[in-house]
Amino acid sequence: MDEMTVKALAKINIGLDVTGVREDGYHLVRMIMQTVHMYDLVTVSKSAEAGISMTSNAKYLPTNEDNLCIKAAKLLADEFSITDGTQIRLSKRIPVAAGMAGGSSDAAAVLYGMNRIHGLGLTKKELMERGVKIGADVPYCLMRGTALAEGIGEELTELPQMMRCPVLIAKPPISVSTKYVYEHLDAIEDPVHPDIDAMIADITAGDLHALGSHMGNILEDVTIQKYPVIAQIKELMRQNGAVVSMMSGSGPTVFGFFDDEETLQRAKRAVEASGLANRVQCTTIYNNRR
Ligand SMILES: C[C@](O)(CO)[C@H](O)COP(=O)(O)OP(=O)(O)OC[C@H]1O[C@@H](n2ccc(N)nc2=O)[C@H](O)[C@@H]1O
Ligand SMILES: Nc1ncnc2c1ncn2[C@@H]1O[C@H](COP(=O)(O)OP(=O)(O)OP(=O)(O)O)[C@@H](O)[C@H]1O
Repeated sequence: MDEMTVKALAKINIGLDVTGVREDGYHLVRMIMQTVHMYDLVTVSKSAEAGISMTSNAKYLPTNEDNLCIKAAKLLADEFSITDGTQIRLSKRIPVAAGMAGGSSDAAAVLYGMNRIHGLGLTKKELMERGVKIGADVPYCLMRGTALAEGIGEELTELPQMMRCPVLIAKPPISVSTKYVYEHLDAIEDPVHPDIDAMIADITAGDLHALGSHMGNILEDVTIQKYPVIAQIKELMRQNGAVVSMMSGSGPTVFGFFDDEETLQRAKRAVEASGLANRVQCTTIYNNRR
């Protein structure tokens, strides 16, 4: 096989707690991760010409070593002294710097695709060990589905599949730096810790409303302090029938879970009409693992 196209799926954090800080400044987390059916397409091909190169439909993204796709390819090419060339084509659809792990998922897709086309024979676990060197969310992007993430996000435990429900995604027209958000969390007094164990019990019981009542993201207050529009979008979704609405990751994307498609569509129209978000999209929970 000389070429492979891989779906790089986006994630949302349905629960995010921080329990400590490592000596290197990285935060220890307890998060519940969930894949949603929104994806970039990453095509990885082998070429006779040595070296790594990429093209992308997103003109605003770098195509040099600052792109996580190139970082991922280089990591494997160096370690395994790959002499064939690697070409990457990225078709970007996940909002960038949005809290949906778009870049991390692209990197995961490159690791997965290169392992196949160059016949490296690495297991999923071995790919994950390399993935964390690129970003804390990369190992999870290799795994997918419903998972508990601990450590800095790389210690993963599979959870029972989250119930399928309609999901609304809305991103305000701002970019948020993950580093900024984690750093500023340290200055918040008595942050509210979500009950991750209660959430796991709700997922196991398949009770969406109970899950909604326990969901929380400790990073929300930091990002909302800087960008109050996030709180406005959350509120608008709630007023329009969302079971729960929350910020994903370090933000600024807000997602809402709904009981039915009709309510979801009503909320979508309300968010669009408000002009608070530049990307408003319906999606679903995606549970297939790699
Ligand atoms: C916010 C989340 O997306 C939630 O899933 C992740 O925790 C962040 O994952 P990520 O973007 O893959 O993170 P990285 O690219 O490894 O790190 C970006 C920056 O976030 C901070 N960071 C990240 C992960 C973590 N557990 N603690 C941190 O403090 C670090 O300052 C780091 O410089
Ligand atoms: N392939 C890529 N796709 C998106 N962003 C990339 C990529 N490669 C590098 N980047 C850079 O990484 C930064 C973060 O992008 P990304 O979309 O992964 O953020 P995010 O959704 O906030 O991720 P997370 O949820 O993991 O914090 C952007 O500023 C972007 O310039």
